Amino acid sequence: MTPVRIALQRLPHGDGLPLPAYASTGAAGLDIVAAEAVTLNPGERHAVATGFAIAIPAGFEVQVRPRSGLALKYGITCLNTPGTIDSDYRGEIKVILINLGQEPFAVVRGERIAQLVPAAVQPARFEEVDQLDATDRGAGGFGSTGR
Ligand SMILES: O=c1ccn([C@H]2C[C@H](O)[C@@H](COP(=O)(O)OP(=O)(O)OP(=O)(O)O)O2)c(=O)[nH]1
Ligand SMILES: [Mg+2]
Repeated sequence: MTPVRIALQRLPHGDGLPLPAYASTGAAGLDIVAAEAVTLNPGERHAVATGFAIAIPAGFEVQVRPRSGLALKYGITCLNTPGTIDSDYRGEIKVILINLGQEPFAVVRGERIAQLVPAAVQPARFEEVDQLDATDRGAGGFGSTGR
Protein backbone atom coordinates (compact mmCIF):
# COMPACT_ATOMS: atom_id res chain seq x y z
CA MET A 1 0.00 0.00 0.00
CA THR A 2 1.27 3.50 -0.81
CA PRO A 3 2.23 5.26 2.42
CA VAL A 4 0.33 8.43 3.27
CA ARG A 5 2.67 11.46 3.29
CA ILE A 6 2.82 13.29 6.60
CA ALA A 7 4.79 16.53 6.76
CA LEU A 8 7.07 16.68 9.80
CA GLN A 9 8.71 19.75 11.25
CA ARG A 10 11.69 19.23 13.51
CA LEU A 11 11.80 21.50 16.53
CA PRO A 12 15.09 22.89 17.86
CA HIS A 13 15.27 20.41 20.74
CA GLY A 14 14.69 17.56 18.30
CA ASP A 15 18.03 18.19 16.65
CA GLY A 16 19.87 15.02 15.72
CA LEU A 17 17.04 12.63 16.58
CA PRO A 18 15.84 9.98 14.10
CA LEU A 19 12.52 10.47 12.29
CA PRO A 20 9.62 8.15 13.15
CA ALA A 21 10.56 4.82 11.59
CA TYR A 22 9.30 1.29 11.15
CA ALA A 23 11.48 -1.20 13.06
CA SER A 24 10.56 -4.05 10.70
CA THR A 25 9.05 -4.47 7.24
CA GLY A 26 5.59 -5.36 8.45
CA ALA A 27 5.43 -3.12 11.53
CA ALA A 28 2.13 -1.29 12.00
CA GLY A 29 3.64 1.55 13.99
CA LEU A 30 6.53 3.92 13.42
CA ASP A 31 8.67 4.13 16.55
CA ILE A 32 9.30 7.56 18.01
CA VAL A 33 12.00 8.61 20.45
CA ALA A 34 12.16 10.91 23.46
CA ALA A 35 13.62 14.37 22.91
CA GLU A 36 14.25 14.83 26.61
CA ALA A 37 15.62 12.88 29.53
CA VAL A 38 13.26 12.43 32.44
CA THR A 39 12.98 10.03 35.35
CA LEU A 40 9.52 8.74 36.20
CA ASN A 41 9.07 7.53 39.74
CA PRO A 42 6.49 4.80 40.39
CA GLY A 43 3.02 6.24 39.73
CA GLU A 44 4.44 9.35 38.05
CA ARG A 45 3.37 10.60 34.60
CA HIS A 46 4.91 13.07 32.19
CA ALA A 47 4.17 14.41 28.71
CA VAL A 48 7.47 13.47 27.09
CA ALA A 49 8.67 15.78 24.33
CA THR A 50 9.40 14.26 20.92
CA GLY A 51 10.97 17.31 19.28
CA PHE A 52 8.70 17.38 16.24
CA ALA A 53 5.31 18.54 14.98
CA ILE A 54 3.33 17.12 12.09
CA ALA A 55 0.57 18.05 9.63
CA ILE A 56 -1.65 15.01 9.06
CA PRO A 57 -3.65 15.10 5.81
CA ALA A 58 -7.42 15.61 6.22
CA GLY A 59 -9.25 12.32 6.64
CA PHE A 60 -6.50 10.77 8.74
CA GLU A 61 -5.47 10.67 12.39
CA VAL A 62 -2.37 9.34 14.06
CA GLN A 63 -2.64 7.10 17.12
CA VAL A 64 0.06 7.15 19.77
CA ARG A 65 0.45 3.69 21.22
CA PRO A 66 2.71 2.25 23.91
CA ARG A 67 5.52 -0.23 23.28
CA SER A 68 4.82 -3.64 24.75
CA GLY A 69 8.43 -4.22 25.78
CA LEU A 70 8.48 -1.15 28.02
CA ALA A 71 5.08 -2.12 29.42
CA LEU A 72 6.00 -5.72 30.20
CA LYS A 73 9.54 -5.12 31.48
CA TYR A 74 9.11 -1.83 33.33
CA GLY A 75 5.39 -1.02 33.61
CA ILE A 76 5.86 2.00 31.34
CA THR A 77 2.86 2.76 29.18
CA CYS A 78 0.91 5.61 27.58
CA LEU A 79 -1.69 6.81 30.05
CA ASN A 80 -4.16 7.92 27.36
CA THR A 81 -3.64 5.03 25.02
CA PRO A 82 -4.30 5.18 22.19
CA GLY A 83 -3.43 8.86 22.12
CA THR A 84 -5.15 10.77 19.35
CA ILE A 85 -3.34 13.25 17.12
CA ASP A 86 -5.90 15.35 15.27
CA SER A 87 -5.21 16.30 11.66
CA ASP A 88 -5.43 20.01 12.55
CA TYR A 89 -2.94 19.83 15.45
CA ARG A 90 0.29 21.67 14.78
CA GLY A 91 1.86 21.60 18.23
CA GLU A 92 4.62 19.29 19.38
CA ILE A 93 3.74 15.60 19.55
CA LYS A 94 4.02 14.48 23.16
CA VAL A 95 3.81 11.04 24.68
CA ILE A 96 2.04 10.84 28.03
CA LEU A 97 4.04 8.14 29.76
CA ILE A 98 3.14 6.74 33.17
CA ASN A 99 5.23 4.46 35.33
CA LEU A 100 3.01 1.66 36.63
CA GLY A 101 6.06 -0.33 37.73
CA GLN A 102 7.72 -0.61 41.14
CA GLU A 103 11.02 1.10 40.25
CA PRO A 104 11.97 4.55 38.97
CA PHE A 105 12.37 4.52 35.17
CA ALA A 106 14.83 6.77 33.40
CA VAL A 107 13.70 7.88 29.94
CA VAL A 108 16.86 8.48 27.92
CA ARG A 109 16.91 11.09 25.14
CA GLY A 110 16.85 9.22 21.82
CA GLU A 111 15.25 6.11 23.31
CA ARG A 112 12.15 4.73 21.60
CA ILE A 113 9.19 5.39 23.86
CA ALA A 114 6.06 4.84 21.75
CA GLN A 115 4.81 4.20 18.24
CA LEU A 116 2.65 6.16 15.82
CA VAL A 117 -0.08 4.36 13.90
CA PRO A 118 -1.67 6.48 11.14
CA ALA A 119 -5.32 5.59 10.49
CA ALA A 120 -8.22 6.69 8.31
CA VAL A 121 -10.98 8.56 10.12
CA GLN A 122 -14.66 7.84 9.52
CA PRO A 123 -16.61 11.07 10.06
CA ALA A 124 -20.03 10.68 11.66
CA ARG A 125 -23.03 12.80 12.52
CA PHE A 126 -25.20 11.89 15.51
CA GLU A 127 -28.89 12.13 14.85
CA GLU A 128 -31.34 12.10 17.77
CA VAL A 129 -34.24 9.63 17.46
CA ASP A 130 -37.13 8.57 19.76
CA GLN A 131 -36.49 4.82 19.59
CA LEU A 132 -33.50 2.64 18.68
CA ASP A 133 -33.94 -0.56 16.65
CA ALA A 134 -34.24 -3.77 18.72
CA THR A 135 -31.40 -6.33 18.98
CA ASP A 136 -30.88 -9.68 20.75
CA ARG A 137 -28.31 -8.10 23.03
CA GLY A 138 -30.45 -5.15 23.93
CA ALA A 139 -28.99 -3.30 26.91
CA GLY A 140 -26.85 -6.27 28.01
CA GLY A 141 -23.17 -5.51 28.34
CA PHE A 142 -20.30 -5.41 30.78
CA GLY A 143 -20.06 -9.21 31.07
CA SER A 144 -23.68 -10.09 30.23
CA THR A 145 -22.51 -13.00 28.05
CA GLY A 146 -20.45 -14.54 30.87
CA ARG A 147 -16.91 -14.26 32.09
O1 LIG B 1 -0.86 11.44 23.26
C1 LIG B 1 -1.16 12.53 22.78
C2 LIG B 1 -2.49 12.97 22.68
C3 LIG B 1 -2.74 14.22 22.14
N1 LIG B 1 -1.72 15.02 21.71
C4 LIG B 1 -2.01 16.32 21.11
C5 LIG B 1 -2.46 16.15 19.67
C6 LIG B 1 -3.95 16.22 19.74
O2 LIG B 1 -4.50 16.66 18.53
C7 LIG B 1 -4.13 17.20 20.88
C8 LIG B 1 -5.44 17.06 21.61
O3 LIG B 1 -5.57 15.74 22.06
P1 LIG B 1 -6.96 15.22 22.65
O4 LIG B 1 -8.08 15.63 21.77
O5 LIG B 1 -6.79 13.79 22.95
O6 LIG B 1 -6.99 15.98 24.05
P2 LIG B 1 -8.07 16.96 24.66
O7 LIG B 1 -7.95 16.86 26.12
O8 LIG B 1 -9.43 16.70 24.03
O9 LIG B 1 -7.50 18.38 24.22
P3 LIG B 1 -8.14 19.42 23.18
O10 LIG B 1 -9.22 20.09 23.92
O11 LIG B 1 -6.99 20.29 22.83
O12 LIG B 1 -8.65 18.64 21.99
O13 LIG B 1 -3.07 16.94 21.79
C9 LIG B 1 -0.40 14.58 21.79
O14 LIG B 1 0.54 15.26 21.40
N2 LIG B 1 -0.17 13.35 22.33
MG1 LIG C 1 -9.84 16.83 21.93
